[in-house]
Amino acid sequence: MASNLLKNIVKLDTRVSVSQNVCLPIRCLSTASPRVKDKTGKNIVFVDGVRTPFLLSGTDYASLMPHQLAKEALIGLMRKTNVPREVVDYIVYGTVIQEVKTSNIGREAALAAGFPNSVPAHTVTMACISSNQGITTGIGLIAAGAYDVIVAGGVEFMSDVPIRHSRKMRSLLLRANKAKTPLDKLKLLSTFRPDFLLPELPAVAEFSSGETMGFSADRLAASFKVSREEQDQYAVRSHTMAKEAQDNGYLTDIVPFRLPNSSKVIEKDNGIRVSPIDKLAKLKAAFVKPHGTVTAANSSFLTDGASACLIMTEEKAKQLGLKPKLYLRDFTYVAQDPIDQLLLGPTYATPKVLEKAGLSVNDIDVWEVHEAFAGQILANLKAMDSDWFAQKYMNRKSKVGIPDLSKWNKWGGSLSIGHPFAATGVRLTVHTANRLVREDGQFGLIAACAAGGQGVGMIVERHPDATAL
Ligand SMILES: CC(=O)SCCNC(=O)CCNC(=O)[C@H](O)C(C)(C)COP(=O)(O)OP(=O)(O)OC[C@H]1O[C@@H](n2cnc3c(N)ncnc32)[C@H](O)[C@@H]1OP(=O)(O)O
Repeated sequence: MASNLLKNIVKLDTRVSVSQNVCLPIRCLSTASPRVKDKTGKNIVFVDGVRTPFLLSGTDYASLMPHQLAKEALIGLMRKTNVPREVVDYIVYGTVIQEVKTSNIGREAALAAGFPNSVPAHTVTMACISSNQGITTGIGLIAAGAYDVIVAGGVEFMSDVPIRHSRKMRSLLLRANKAKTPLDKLKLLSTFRPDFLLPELPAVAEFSSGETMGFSADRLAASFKVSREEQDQYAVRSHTMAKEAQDNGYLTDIVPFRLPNSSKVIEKDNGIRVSPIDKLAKLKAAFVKPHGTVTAANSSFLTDGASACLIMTEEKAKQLGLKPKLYLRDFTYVAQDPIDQLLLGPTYATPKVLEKAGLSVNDIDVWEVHEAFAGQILANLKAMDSDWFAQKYMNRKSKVGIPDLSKWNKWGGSLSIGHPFAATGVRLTVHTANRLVREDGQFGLIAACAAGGQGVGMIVERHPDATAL
């Protein structure tokens, strides 16, 4: 079964073209008897979402600070939805690798984007699912009756990450700061050793195990017997589909970014790169050297980017004359072993959120699943297709089953579009929304894995008013 699955993915490279699926909404969506009942009493809707172009780190955004990217996403959102900033009650914003000068980056970005001082903002972090957490925290705040209108989003800026002095150097500097006399300072300085100067570089790694995400993905691929060729084929599929979506003008969630003090306007993602499979086959292992199968081309790349979205009660959207794109129907978070199951969040979250919503795999018209690594996606698909895995690890009687891969990440994914960690959740949600309109679907499922062995699943439903892209 698993090998059939992988053959299907390979076939998709040539068989499925996103351009074959251009269709305006024809399905009559009725709210009279919704299949998934509203649980909040508020019918919470996703009005729209935007993002800056996602760029390879170290390219055009390299001299910025992260709150500047977040600011642009917030400005772009308010411009696109035409909602006055004063209407927003609260902002929940995600980031993973924190810029120390702007620790509550949600607040700094909001102020820079011209939100009134009176709009509170807080920053959340949940690794790669931080902006999913922003959205679902917003759902909670609305459901609790605290607020009606929330902005959620996230930013990641890998072009400049905090590099710390060594612990010994930090300790010396802190003690020197407190030393009362020049003699005390001199005594401290005499304890200095050259190795104190070795910096602490941040790594995209698990704190509990010390293992990088890439290393873990390589081990995961090996344990699910996902071959290098299968990973490379999946990577080519992702880049090919993203390129088609880009060329067809489907990536309308992007708001152009004019670089400060420059006339240069960034309008497109710059990591999409369709390469021949034999070129990918020549790349060396990036993490498990020399024999690993995860390479630079079948991994998501280090990315700079920001996203933002607007959610509110349906009643408020009506009052404001807005046409929301989605109902935010249900969600769940999962957590498992951060060593051997670090990147299996979608496998765990999918059946749980489907059951919560009373849906099955076959009810889902649009799948948007975070592609951390091709090997991680293929391992998840194999796990989802395995009764043995479901029984042994998930305490379930049988497997969840394989999604229809012709509905899977059809505009590419994090491998090709990029993965600015905390911004990805909103990108997944807005792509789901826009695909549901173009592909005339009703339900979408969003799933992602995250550091810490955590994951998210979200069920969304196309709103009957969702026509505009
Ligand atoms: C829950 C989660 O999301 S976990 C995931 C978290 N994210 C991560 O862990 C990030 C993982 N990615 C990375 O760390 C980095 O992108 C790496 C280590 C994989 C690669 O980094 P780098 O080595 O700097 O990549 P770089 O862009 O230089 O590419 C290396 C080579 O591959 C080539 N390459 C990269 N992508 C492609 C492609 N799509 N097609 C063909 N060649 C490619 C490059 O041209 C380069 O070739 P060269 O050495 O001949 O110049």
